[in-house]
Amino acid sequence: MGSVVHGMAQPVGYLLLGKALDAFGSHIDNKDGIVHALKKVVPYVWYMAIATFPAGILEIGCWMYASERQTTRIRLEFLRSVLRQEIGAFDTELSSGKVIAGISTHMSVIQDAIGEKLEHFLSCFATFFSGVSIAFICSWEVSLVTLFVVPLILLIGATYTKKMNAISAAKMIYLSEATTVVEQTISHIKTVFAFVGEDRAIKSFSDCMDKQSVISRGEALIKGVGTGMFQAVTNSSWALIIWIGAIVVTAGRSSGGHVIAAVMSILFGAISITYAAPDMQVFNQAKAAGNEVFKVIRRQPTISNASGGIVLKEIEGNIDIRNIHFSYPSREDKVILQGFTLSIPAGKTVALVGSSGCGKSTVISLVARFYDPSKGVILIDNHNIRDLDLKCLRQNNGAVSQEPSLFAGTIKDNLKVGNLDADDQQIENAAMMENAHNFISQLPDKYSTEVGQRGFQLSGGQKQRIAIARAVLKNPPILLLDEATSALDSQSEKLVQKALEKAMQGRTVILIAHRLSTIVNADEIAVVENGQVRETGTHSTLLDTSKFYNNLFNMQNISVVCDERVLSEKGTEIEESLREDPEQEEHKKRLEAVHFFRIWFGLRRTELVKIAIGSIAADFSGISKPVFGFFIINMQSGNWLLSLVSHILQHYYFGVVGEKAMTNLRKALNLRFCPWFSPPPPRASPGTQVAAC
Ligand SMILES: Nc1ncnc2c1ncn2[C@@H]1O[C@H](COP(=O)(O)OP(=O)(O)OP(=O)(O)O)[C@@H](O)[C@H]1O
Repeated sequence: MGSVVHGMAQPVGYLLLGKALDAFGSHIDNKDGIVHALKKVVPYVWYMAIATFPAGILEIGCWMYASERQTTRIRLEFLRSVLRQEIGAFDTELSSGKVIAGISTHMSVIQDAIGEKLEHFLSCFATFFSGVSIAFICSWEVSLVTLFVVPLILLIGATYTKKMNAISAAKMIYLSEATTVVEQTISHIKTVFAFVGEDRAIKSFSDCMDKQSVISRGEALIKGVGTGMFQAVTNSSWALIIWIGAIVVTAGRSSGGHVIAAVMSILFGAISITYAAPDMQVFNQAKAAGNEVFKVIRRQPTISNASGGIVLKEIEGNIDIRNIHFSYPSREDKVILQGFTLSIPAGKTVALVGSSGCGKSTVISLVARFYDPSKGVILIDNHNIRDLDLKCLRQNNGAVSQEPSLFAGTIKDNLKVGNLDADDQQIENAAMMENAHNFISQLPDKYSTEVGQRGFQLSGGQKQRIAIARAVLKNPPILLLDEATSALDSQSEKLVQKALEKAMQGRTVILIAHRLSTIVNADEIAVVENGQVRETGTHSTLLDTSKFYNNLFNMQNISVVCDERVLSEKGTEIEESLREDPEQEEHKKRLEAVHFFRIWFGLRRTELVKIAIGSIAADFSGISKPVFGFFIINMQSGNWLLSLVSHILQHYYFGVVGEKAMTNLRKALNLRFCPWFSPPPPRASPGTQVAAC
């Protein structure tokens, strides 16, 4: 309502202006008559002024509030849906770039469209419709002329919208691809630096940007032609309307004030439609963004924790894996497990050994039901895990993976992931048990030390010990240990191994380790080959019966793994790196300024020429309106052409240069500055910050 009232205010104002002009024109030699006639008009001007004030508040306030609330809800739904999906979806449809673009870039576009732009669009259309209505009331002859103009404007609008729609969708795809590149690079930044992959990363990013640039050039041209044609058509129609108005007044069929009110209402109604045209572009972008977002929201996961299932009060831990066949959704043609069968009685430890890539970790993923096998069943305490409540199943599993994943936050936050209700004493006990307490105590803020993105500021061994302590804190009946001690040095491994053995007591454990020292005490060892269990037995029996195991044992006896790390040194390194250097701060500020200028001065001479042409064209398109107002009819023949050409040049050149500047900005935020990714630990991923640009 606020938008409609606000939009109507303009034509109503012209109606009142017309009435005021008539008050002067009809009583040209009679001052009292003018005052008397004006007294009838002025109160309505006041009423209008009073009505537009709350309308303005309602318009801006309500739209902003509603759009904020809606996008917050959509964002939440999006995140809920993402977290509801099965792991396989992340291997295929839900790349991290897509998810990040969905929750940041796409949502901003949607918020803009359903807030500010919709409000503006409604207001413009209210101006147009009320303008046409007032014009018909004031002078039907003048109004009829608009019937010829409006379809033309709508035709241009429809064509423009269709073209921009296609362009927006294509741009979204490339933006998503570019976001994925940045996300991948930032999340593996050390590897990128180690392999001197910065240039390759920038090249992949530039390729996406170049594709987007080509599309943007087309977009700028279409925008220029569309807006220019809008202006040209409205300018030409103004001339026609004014000409008809002059005839009507001369013939005495309407007063001059009414004709002026009709002309102004129609003219500015038509202009308001042209102002609404760019909103259509945002609606198109929002439509494309909404499609992407709602595709994710509506996606039904194949494995869902919302589908209910049996909640077991207590799990003993008998695991029975029967004739499992499995291939990953992203590579369905490659069969990983083919008839894998293994029984693990409650409280026992079974170790899996086999060559790299034979499917050991896959078995653990299936027991945790990250994926479902295509054939065969996995039973826990004689219940098919497909029938169990997913949350119940996972709450009773404690997993430590090959790559311990820590979250940005403190060490305590990370340990509490295992048990949110754990108190400080329980946390410390778990850390002590896993030989993590010592190194934590040496850190600057002890348990409150920030670990950085993905535990960036800790060594691999430290991360692994925190991950083990986290699993122990969860106290589950089933432990899934996938190379849980692979990143530890030999000394720490021995200590953690002892602690792990203690933690494994009374639990069912599936253990994967390449170092045989870790598995010699397992109750049973299964040798996995080509996705099947080939042999089983204890360490001593397998030494006699399994050629593979025997070879492995002999090989490990001659190769001494040396992975000495001085833990206290690492602690000191972190302390050093956490300290802020004032000179660095100053340098950082200077760098920021340099980056800003790089965006513009990175533009070459051709771009500067384009900026100059675009600016001159923008000046002309701005000048065309007051010039038209001054020469109202005489200039029309030239004015539409001026308007068309200036709009095309303005939008095209600024579009092209704007895209180039954005590319420069993205490149300026390049990956060359290693310290940029280090402390102080950012809460929001830098990848997200770069991509959000
Ligand atoms: N998410 C995935 N999508 C597609 N293929 C995958 C995925 N994860 C693993 N694979 C493939 O499945 C096969 C088995 O992987 P798995 O991680 O189970 O092996 P593994 O025996 O644990 O190896 P390693 O001892 O080296 O850890 C490998 O060929 C691997 O490339």
